[in-house]
Amino acid sequence: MASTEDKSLASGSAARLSRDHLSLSQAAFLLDFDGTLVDIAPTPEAVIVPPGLKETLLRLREACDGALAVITGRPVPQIDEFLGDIPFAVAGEHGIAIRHRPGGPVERAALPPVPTDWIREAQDLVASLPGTRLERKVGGFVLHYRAAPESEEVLKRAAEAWVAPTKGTFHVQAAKMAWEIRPAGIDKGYAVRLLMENAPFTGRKPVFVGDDVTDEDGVKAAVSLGGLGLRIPADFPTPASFRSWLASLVPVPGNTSPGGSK
Ligand SMILES: O=P(O)(O)OC[C@H]1O[C@H](O[C@H]2O[C@H](CO)[C@@H](O)[C@H](O)[C@H]2O)[C@H](O)[C@@H](O)[C@@H]1O
Repeated sequence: MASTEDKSLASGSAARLSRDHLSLSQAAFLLDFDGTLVDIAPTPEAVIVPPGLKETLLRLREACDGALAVITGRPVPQIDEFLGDIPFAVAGEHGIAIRHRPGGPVERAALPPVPTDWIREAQDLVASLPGTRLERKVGGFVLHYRAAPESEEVLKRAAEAWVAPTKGTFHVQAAKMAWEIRPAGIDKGYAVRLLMENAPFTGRKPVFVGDDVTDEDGVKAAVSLGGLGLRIPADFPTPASFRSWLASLVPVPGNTSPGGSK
C-alpha cells in the first residue's frame, strides 16, 4: 500500500480503491465516527447508525483479522452505545482516552484538568445564548452552536479568552458548528500511531478516514506510516458514499447487488 500508485490514491478519488487495491489481510481500518461512519445530525444524541453499517463493520473486522478501530472526538462510552463491541479498539476524545482491545481498560493520557471556573462560565454563557449548548468530556468541553450559528463568534471569543493565559497548555479546536476546548499535545495522529503499535494493528497498513479538521492529524499519521489517509468530501462525497465503499470491500456472499450489502 505504500507504492507510488497508492500514494496518488491517498490524495485522489477513492472510487478506484477497490478490493484489488486494498489487501484487507494487510490493512488496518481506523475510522472517524461523526460525519464519516454516520451522517451529521442536529445534536450529538440524534445521530443514527444506519441500517447495515454494523454488519458491514463486522465483516470488515473479520476480513482484517480484527484490525478495526474508531478514532473519535466523542468519549469512548458513547461509541460503545452506538456500535457495541464491533470496533476492536476505540480512541475517544481525539486520542486522550484509548481502549486498545475489547473489554480492556480505557487508558487516559495524563493531562491537566479543565479549570472548573471555565465550566461554570461556559454554563452561564450557553444559558444566555438560546440554541447553544455545552458538551462536557473528561478531558475538555465543547461549545455547540449548530442551532444558533449567530453565536459562533461570541463563543469563540470566550473560548480563546480562557485558553490564552495558559500559553499553549490548552487550545481551542474548530469543529463542525462547535468549538472544542481541550489540553494540547494529544491528537488523532497520536491515536493512530499508538494503536498501530499494538496487535492486531501492528505490521499492517493503516487506512484512516475522516471528515473534519481534527482528522487531518490522523490522515497525516496514516500516510506517514505507509498507509492511506482519506477524506470526506475530497475522497468520498458523503458519509453514505463512504459506507457504500466500505460495504463493497466486504460483500455479503451470494449478494451481487452494488455494494454487496443487504
Ligand atoms: O471525531 P468525530 O467522531 O467526528 O466527533 C467529532 C464531534 O462529533 C460530535 O459533534 C458533531 O456531530 C454532532 C452529531 O452529528 C453534531 O450535532 C455537532 O454539530 C458536531 O460538532 C460530538 O458531539 C463531539 O463530541 C465530537 O468531538
